[in-house]
Amino acid sequence: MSTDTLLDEFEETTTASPAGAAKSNGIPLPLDGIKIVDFTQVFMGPSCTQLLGDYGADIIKVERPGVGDISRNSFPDKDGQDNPIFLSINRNKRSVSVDTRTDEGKAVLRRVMADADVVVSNFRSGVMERMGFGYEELKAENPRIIWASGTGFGPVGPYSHKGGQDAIAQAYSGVMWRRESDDQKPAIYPTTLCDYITGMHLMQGILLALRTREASGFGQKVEVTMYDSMLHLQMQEACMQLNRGYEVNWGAMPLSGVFETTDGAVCMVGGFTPDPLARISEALGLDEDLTQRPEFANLEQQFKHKPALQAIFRERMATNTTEYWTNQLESQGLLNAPVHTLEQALADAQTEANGMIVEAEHPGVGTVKMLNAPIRLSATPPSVRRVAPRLGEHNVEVLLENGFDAETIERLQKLGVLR
Ligand SMILES: CC(C)(COP(=O)(O)OP(=O)(O)OC[C@H]1O[C@@H](n2cnc3c(N)ncnc32)[C@H](O)[C@@H]1OP(=O)(O)O)[C@@H](O)C(=O)NCCC(=O)NCCSC(=O)C(=O)O
Repeated sequence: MSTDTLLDEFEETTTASPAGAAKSNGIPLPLDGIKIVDFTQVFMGPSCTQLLGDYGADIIKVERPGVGDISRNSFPDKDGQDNPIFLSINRNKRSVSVDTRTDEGKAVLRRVMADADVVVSNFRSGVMERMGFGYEELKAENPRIIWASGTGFGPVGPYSHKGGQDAIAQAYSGVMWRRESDDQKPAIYPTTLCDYITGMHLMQGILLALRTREASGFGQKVEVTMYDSMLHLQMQEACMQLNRGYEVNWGAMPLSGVFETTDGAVCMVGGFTPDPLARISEALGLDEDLTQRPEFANLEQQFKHKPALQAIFRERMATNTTEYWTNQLESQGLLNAPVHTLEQALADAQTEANGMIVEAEHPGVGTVKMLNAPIRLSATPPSVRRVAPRLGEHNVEVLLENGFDAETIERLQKLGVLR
């Protein structure tokens, strides 16, 4: 296929803004003009570059020819199209498929990175260095570059060689051990808690380094790990463990809990209201104020007699609906929530009021619904300008922009370096 044909095809299908032209309300987005070469895959790294793209950065996603990001195929969708998870997390990005095992492929990417602001990856420690794209090498050609890496454990220490994954970090860090009571067995927290938090730390590190570079002119290395992110998540518990020799267990608070109702469940938190037990007694329609009983008279006693106390709450909540009990608790100024399924949460009026669901068109798949970025800036809100790119969709466009001529691009395609 000739370069012209490839370019025509690009123009027909893409809705991408050209690099550096991302605007909202006519105002450039916060990261407009920031060029990011993105070696991330699966979820942790891509969640970082998703947000950077939502706020206007030009994200050039580098993928393995013929294979791409492994998450393209982890949930095969209709007609072999990329799945909605991939399409959403990789929105606002351009894809180049370049073989980094070849000298030509390395040379192509080195040129693309020569004037990049940021290069970001989430391979195992040492992979970027083996490719010839370690910080020192890239810095020699581009002293202002910010080199960011998210790994399981970091480049040093006993686990530095190990692959990182969400559940693995939960297990190593103590998060998986965290339970409400000792009779519960440790289990994987069933959403990608660690991927997302680490991805956000990676994004924050990149923004901090961009700010430093603006002030001082120099770039630097940014490293985050899934392990540190999970430790940091437990800041409160760790402080008590380190300084007092025991953990606090927020799940064990005697006036808080999840209670089944006739049609679902209610979460009640007794901690942020004065005289909580008196108010709970009133909300639950009990014929006495439980605070008057010596065994529930203060927090210490409530902890000691938690099973008896919670049995009373449980018994009452089982007699009426979720809506009834949330109204009752609300009327006493107690923090409360119905326990939603995700389906219920997505259909909730609050989700709509916050503008949390957005849509974009995909040429093969049709309308793709996805979550909006959760950081609201009044003048420059985030935007979804396009869904994820096809593998290598922007090979020609990106290489032309970076000074390669059509002849060279065709030669690289024939060699299989660009596929
Ligand atoms: C996820 C991983 C365990 C996957 O391990 P591996 O599949 O063994 O990949 P590695 O990162 O070790 O190495 C990638 C290899 O791909 C090669 N590679 C990469 N890009 C290219 C291109 N463009 N062309 C040719 N070859 C390439 C690269 O040179 C490496 O080869 P060699 O040089 O020959 O080795 C690891 O990447 C990792 O620990 N990443 C950091 C933590 C992380 O992000 N985990 C996933 C979070 S998501 C998650 O938890 C979840 O979804 O669940």
